[in-house]
Amino acid sequence: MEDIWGQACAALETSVGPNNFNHWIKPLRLTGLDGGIAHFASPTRFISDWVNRHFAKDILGELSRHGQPVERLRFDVVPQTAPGRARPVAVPASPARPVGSVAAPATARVARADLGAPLDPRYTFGNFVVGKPNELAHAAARRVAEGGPVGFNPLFLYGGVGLGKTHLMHAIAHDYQTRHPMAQVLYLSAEQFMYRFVQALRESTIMDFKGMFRNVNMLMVDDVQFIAGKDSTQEEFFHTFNALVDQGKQIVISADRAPAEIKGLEERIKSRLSCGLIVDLHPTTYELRLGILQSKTEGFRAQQPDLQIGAGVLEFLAHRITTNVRVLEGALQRLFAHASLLRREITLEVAQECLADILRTNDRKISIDDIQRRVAEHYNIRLADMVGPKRARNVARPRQIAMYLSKQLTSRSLPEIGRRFGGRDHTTIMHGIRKIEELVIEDHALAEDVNMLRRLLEA
Ligand SMILES: Nc1ncnc2c1ncn2[C@@H]1O[C@H](COP(=O)(O)OP(=O)(O)OP(=O)(O)O)[C@@H](O)[C@H]1O
Repeated sequence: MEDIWGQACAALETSVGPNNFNHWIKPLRLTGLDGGIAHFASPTRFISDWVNRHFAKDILGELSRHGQPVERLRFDVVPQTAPGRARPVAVPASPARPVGSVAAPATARVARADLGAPLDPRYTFGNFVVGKPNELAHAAARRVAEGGPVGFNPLFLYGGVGLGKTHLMHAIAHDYQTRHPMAQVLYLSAEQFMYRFVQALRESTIMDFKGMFRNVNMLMVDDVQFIAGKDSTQEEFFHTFNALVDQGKQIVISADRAPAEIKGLEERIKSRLSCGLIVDLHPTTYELRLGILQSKTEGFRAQQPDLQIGAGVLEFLAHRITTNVRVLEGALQRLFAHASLLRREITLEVAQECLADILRTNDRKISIDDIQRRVAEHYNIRLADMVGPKRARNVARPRQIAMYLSKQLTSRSLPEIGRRFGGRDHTTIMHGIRKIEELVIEDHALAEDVNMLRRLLEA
């Protein structure tokens, strides 16, 4: 049976693509083949439902090609053991140790919970839903979590608010820790890094601080944009980064924008960060939002099996709440709390009533089209000039203002903004945004124009 499944898997990886295969089919275990039925153990109901809906034909075809004919698939949900919290990083048992020394194996496992940030056990690869906007980030994260020579160091994940950067980082830590139980993973926010550094300076324990950070197998720093403009912290971060890369240790970084776009970050750090793989998590699509809603609903259902959700409710939410996944998740939580307190089925009407405020806010979302139209009207230029090639200042400057406002008021990435401005390269957009960032400081009239446009758009 193992052979049959192994051969079927090899063919399925090609036919459904490695991403789909890894996410949906690989977690399944073939447990039996009898009477034309293939029995599988699946870690979640969501995975089995998804596989049934999308890949049943492929699986039936491949199993029949490689063994006896199979007509149906049956799934039993057999949850995997949840990964535990990541082991806190090694610290010496005694308050001080000689300069440059490395913790001995016996002391290496001494836990000091206050060094890194705790990992959320819910943030695993198993419940990270993959779609076009995040598939590259997910694949890179998976690869890093496997360990071994990865070929890109650091992995730099960036994207707008609530798109899953932290979730992916925690998932890497859980998975890596499970595969390498003896390894030291340190996950913390850039703010915590600064806090630890300042504390070490204050308490004259800077050599311990250096030793602890240089002693990990994997360092993960979330929201690195926080250290921009903080000179001594950047200096220490730079040296920590170099020391770990020199030792072949993996680094994973996240930020709300690409390294080159982080104002106030030293050039040498930007250049180091750019040496690895930089991956953008794009804003969600309808399909991804629906997948996430289905996955989260599955989780709620596991706790409240009698929860009733009317047809079309999840589709409605995926259509209407497009800001970010955190808002989507919050909406779903509120809906379920409401339903369970009032013991009501969640119908479309209930959803509309219960989420009226969230839906209203989301509807006020500003689009790049709105921005281009408003700016073109204000400066009395043609809308076509927003996407056209004209370089004259009376056209180029308003276009740059529109680029700047698009970055500020929407969650679009630079490449996406570039596409909406006549297919311009993201570096051109970045240049335009920088120009306006400089001008709003020196040129009061322009700053007032920009502020007024922003207020009009947000009204
Ligand atoms: N693809 C996904 N599948 C499942 N859940 C997701 C996905 N993307 C985001 N989420 C969920 O959305 C919430 C917000 O995600 P997360 O905190 O990782 O975002 P973030 O990009 O780090 O945001 P911020 O920039 O605000 O720190 C989390 O609860 C996370 O589990």
